Amino acid sequence: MCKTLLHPFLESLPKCEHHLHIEGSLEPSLLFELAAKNNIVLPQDDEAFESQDALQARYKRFTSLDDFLHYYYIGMSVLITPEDFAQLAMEYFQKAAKTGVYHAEIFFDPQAHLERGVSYSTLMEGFTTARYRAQHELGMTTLLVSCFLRHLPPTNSISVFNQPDVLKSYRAGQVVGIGLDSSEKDFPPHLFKDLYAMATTLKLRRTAHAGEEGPVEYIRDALESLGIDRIDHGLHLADDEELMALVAKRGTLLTLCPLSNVVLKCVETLSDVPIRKFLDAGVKFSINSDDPAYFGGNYILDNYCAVQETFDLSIDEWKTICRSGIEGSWCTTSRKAEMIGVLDDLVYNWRRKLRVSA
Ligand SMILES: Nc1ncnc2[nH]cnc12
Ligand SMILES: [Zn+2]
Repeated sequence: MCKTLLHPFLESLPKCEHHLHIEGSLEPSLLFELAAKNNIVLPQDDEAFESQDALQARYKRFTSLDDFLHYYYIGMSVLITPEDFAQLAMEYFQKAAKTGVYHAEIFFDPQAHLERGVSYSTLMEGFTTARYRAQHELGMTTLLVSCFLRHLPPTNSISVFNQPDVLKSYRAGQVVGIGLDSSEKDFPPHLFKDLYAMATTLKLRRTAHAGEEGPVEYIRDALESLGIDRIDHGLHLADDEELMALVAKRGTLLTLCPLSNVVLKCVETLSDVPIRKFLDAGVKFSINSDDPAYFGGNYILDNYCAVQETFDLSIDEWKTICRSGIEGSWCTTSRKAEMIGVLDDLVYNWRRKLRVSA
């Protein structure tokens, strides 16, 4: 089958995005615009910040997760007011809606903002405005997931988790769950066991980055120590057949980010992402964009298309992927049913179309 033939189908699929760091959707144009507006001086000893083109060129040469994170944390320093956070999130929601995202669960990094003096209420105010607009202007449902930074001491994550305004955002349902991100190597999941135990007590959803740059043992550790409902990346799960079978049996969703893995040199080429292995083993996964503004402006549909070009999947395999994403989402049952209805109709029509043209 012609690989590009399915691109309009991929575009129409009712997609759920589960792995998108909202700070990673800060395009260089907005970064420079907000730096000027907020009088933020970008590093003068790094020529990457001399122009948008220079910055974009630097983004093409990431050598590792940590090399990328260096730019990611500098980039977010331009976000100061609630309006900045609202603009950032709204620009992402608009791009996502255009490429068929029906539902987005977005990560944000509260510690990275609190550390530089931006209050939690500033973030919440901005995100709430954008989420309201996404629902009313784009018909898109959205949820917030608060990620904790594993390169900071676990005690810091616990004190932020317990701040009264943070607890209030959980109780009010503004934030539905927690995640764990940033540098992975040397920061095994069990260091955050106490944080996740508190999240469990509050009945929050739990996910964690594991097996992106770190070994498959970190995936086992995250499952055993943190009681996670989802695994972010989970690229290295394919290194352990037994654990892979267990994850498939449990139905735990991996949130894969194929183009991110290539850009951050976690794999050499897209064909090294174990998409085929996961499908054959019955491991559920969704496909996501991670930090699209840092990865060549490749958003979710670009990831779907790149996967199709590399793996030549069938309509039924895409149905499986899309359905796993819908079922693994943290939205309401009725929203899931709506998306499954759209998916079933789309697949029915495309099967007929391909049969007629065969
Ligand atoms: N890909 C990634 N891995 C870990 N932490 C991150 N923070 C933003 N993007 C990330
Ligand atoms: Zn990520």
